[in-house]
Amino acid sequence: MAGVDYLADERNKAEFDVDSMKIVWAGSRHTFEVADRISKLVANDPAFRKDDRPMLPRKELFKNTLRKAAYAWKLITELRLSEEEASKLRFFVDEPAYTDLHWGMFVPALKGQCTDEQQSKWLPLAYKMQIIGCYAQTELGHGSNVQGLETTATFDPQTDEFVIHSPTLTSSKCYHTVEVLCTWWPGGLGKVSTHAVVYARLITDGKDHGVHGFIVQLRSMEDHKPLPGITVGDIGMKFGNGAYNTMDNGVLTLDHVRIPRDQMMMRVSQVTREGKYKQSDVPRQLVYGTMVYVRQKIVADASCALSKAVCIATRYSAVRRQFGSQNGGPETQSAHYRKSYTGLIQVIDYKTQQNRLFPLLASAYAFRFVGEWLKWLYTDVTQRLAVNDFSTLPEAHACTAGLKSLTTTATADGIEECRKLCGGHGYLCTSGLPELFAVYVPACTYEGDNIVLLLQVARFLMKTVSQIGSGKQPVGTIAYMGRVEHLLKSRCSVQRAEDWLNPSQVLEAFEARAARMSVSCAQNLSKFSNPEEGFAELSADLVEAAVAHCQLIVVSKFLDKLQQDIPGKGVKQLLQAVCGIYYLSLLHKHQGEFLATSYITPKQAALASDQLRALYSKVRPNAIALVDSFNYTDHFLGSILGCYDGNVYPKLYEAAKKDPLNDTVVPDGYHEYLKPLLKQQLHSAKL
Ligand SMILES: CCCCCCCCCCCCCCCCCCCC(=O)SCCNC(=O)CCNC(=O)[C@H](O)C(C)(C)COP(=O)(O)OP(=O)(O)OC[C@H]1O[C@@H](n2cnc3c(N)ncnc32)[C@H](O)[C@@H]1OP(=O)(O)O
Ligand SMILES: Cc1cc2nc3c(=O)[nH]c(=O)nc-3n(C[C@H](O)[C@H](O)[C@H](O)COP(=O)(O)OP(=O)(O)OC[C@H]3O[C@@H](n4cnc5c(N)ncnc54)[C@H](O)[C@@H]3O)c2cc1C
Repeated sequence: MAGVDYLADERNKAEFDVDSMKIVWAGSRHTFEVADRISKLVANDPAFRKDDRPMLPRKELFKNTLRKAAYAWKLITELRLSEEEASKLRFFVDEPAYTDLHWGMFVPALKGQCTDEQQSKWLPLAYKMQIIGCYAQTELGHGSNVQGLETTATFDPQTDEFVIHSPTLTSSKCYHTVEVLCTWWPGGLGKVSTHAVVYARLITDGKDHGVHGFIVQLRSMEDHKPLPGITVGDIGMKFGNGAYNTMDNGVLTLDHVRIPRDQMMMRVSQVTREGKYKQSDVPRQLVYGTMVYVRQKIVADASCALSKAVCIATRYSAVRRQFGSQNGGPETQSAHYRKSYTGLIQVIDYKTQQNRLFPLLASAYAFRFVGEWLKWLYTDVTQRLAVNDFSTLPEAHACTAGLKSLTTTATADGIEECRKLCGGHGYLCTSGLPELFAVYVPACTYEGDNIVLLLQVARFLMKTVSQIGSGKQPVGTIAYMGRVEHLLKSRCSVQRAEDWLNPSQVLEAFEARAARMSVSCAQNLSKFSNPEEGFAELSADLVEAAVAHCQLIVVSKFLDKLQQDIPGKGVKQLLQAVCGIYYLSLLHKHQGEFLATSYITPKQAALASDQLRALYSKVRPNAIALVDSFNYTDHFLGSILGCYDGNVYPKLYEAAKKDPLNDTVVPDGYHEYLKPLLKQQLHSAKL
């Protein structure tokens, strides 16, 4: 039945212009056109096949990734793709690779932390991939605690070099049972990178100046062998088949490795020929700048991963039918449910399915828009830093850290929920969901453990609360704290379910909840004589306050988006409904906090739930069109359940037939292990 669109009826129900929504999702017509062209280029090229990934042994898998990355680079250079097109190409190839770290962290670290002179030496090499780099910060014993890193870079004035050294157990106070406290985890380090940005404690003249970045060559440019003093390798298999195992996360020890002085990244601070340590006029925290950049990227990426899972689960929920009656006979469920021509109920029509699926669909849109805004914030802070305005750096750090935490946690949980929404078939690798989960879930840990990052947000909030009344007016995402007196007193004025569609009412509810939770934490903290002790004791509450603040940011940026001119028939109306689902489902989930802070009453919470159900009904006929608006190719989705034409069952059957286990009718191992067993049972049965 090739060519039949099993979701055509669903597509015909759409009440908005899908092509216009595609542009809203992409961000602009230009971005849409680039993404559309490049995604088709990748999808139509068999070299980028990826359906075999879960089945490949690690070595083969990794070699295949190297092949794809090299082929992608060939296309990029031969087709003279722009930077934007090249990064879209890597995105649609959809396979974690050393290139993510080279382009995503190594190059940004060079740009952000090297002087102009250093950049003019290293960047051209990196841009042409004549060197390949990674970001080597985390050690076996220290990941979150960057200040605790133990690798040292000691200046040797005799030779004008730094001596980079990984500490051994004997030189460390640590009582780990491992022999060497090495660098551990960096992607691209294990087998590929020729260079690394290594973070180490800078020591000059016996004085420890804390953690700084250094450019270290790891492997020979002739034969790729590690240079003297360097031991490097892969850290082994990670969670899931295929998944993140295409990446060579690595282990590195540096045994008194010498690098020239000018390979310390010297934008933030410098070491002179005489060995004098000098700090520029910029805050030390800029050493962490690459992390701010990548966290912002990870927020944008969350909407991609979540939308992928939601697209699969939504299409499949419209295809899948359970209960109802096949031949017009007695029904097993109430007539309330919409029936298809077969008389069976599409599982997407179950309110429980909608209650699990539609908030995730709404989150994908919400994260898209907050990601756009965060990109703007990052660009803004970068421009300010260039003219020595550091005033917005703490907010940029709090926003990138908090939103990275919020969006990756919700996305990882959301992907797993989508798997369950697809019932048994969701557990098949061909659904695409197991691999998507396995590849995505470490985002909750890398680039800062999500709890550790929320604690950073909490510190920022407590600092803000402590400054209330000092005359320093909070601005940006924290401006609402300037109205804290009002927010502590005010009460929600909602009287009817529809009142929950009023943006200013919604905003105040989220602001009041966030402000009250922060103020309550600050009051409790003030009871401790030692603030650090208090912070540790109250950290679980502080994390909840940080989440409330971050959710407020996402809600407010979605509402801001709706204030813009959004062209296209019905597009804005649909986005208003989607936004309503986002904030009302949060309100429902965190009802306890909204009630406990006494901003809303139980009656108002019930009205919010009524409105939420009404919005589910509004979105239901548009659900397929809303996920079509992501404009994902079947190649990118990598899922039989989510395929565009909805022709799921024959495809599942065909894929099963192609499984290597079905190459023979009688399995390998029958003669050794099954036949003797069965024979023996036959004998005992005869006895
Ligand atoms: C590779 C990305 C590709 C991108 C392009 C592709 C797009 C798709 C993206 C996703 C695709 C998947 C790619 C996967 C790649 C995986 C990459 C993973 C890489 C890593 O994991 S690298 C290692 C990252 N490590 C961490 O994040 C460690 C976490 N720890 C920290 O960040 C800090 O150490 C911590 C916890 C913030 C420090 O706390 P603390 O000890 O309290 O702080 P300090 O004393 O050091 O500093 C205090 C002071 O500084 C402020 N601060 C802290 N951090 C920052 C910052 N980043 N910027 C600005 N300011 C900062 C802090 O608020 C304090 O300020 P005060 O005013 O209060 O003093
Ligand atoms: C797939 C993957 C790729 C990575 N790639 C890179 C890379 O390219 N380069 C690189 O340098 N690193 C990389 N990392 C390392 C990564 O950045 C760290 O694993 C991450 O920062 C978390 O640090 P950790 O492992 O030390 O966790 P830990 O800090 O040991 O966390 C363990 C537990 O302790 C809790 N915890 C820790 N500190 C606190 C605290 N102060 N208060 C409350 N709870 C706390 C955490 O919440 C967590 O539950 C990668 C990691 C992964 C999984």
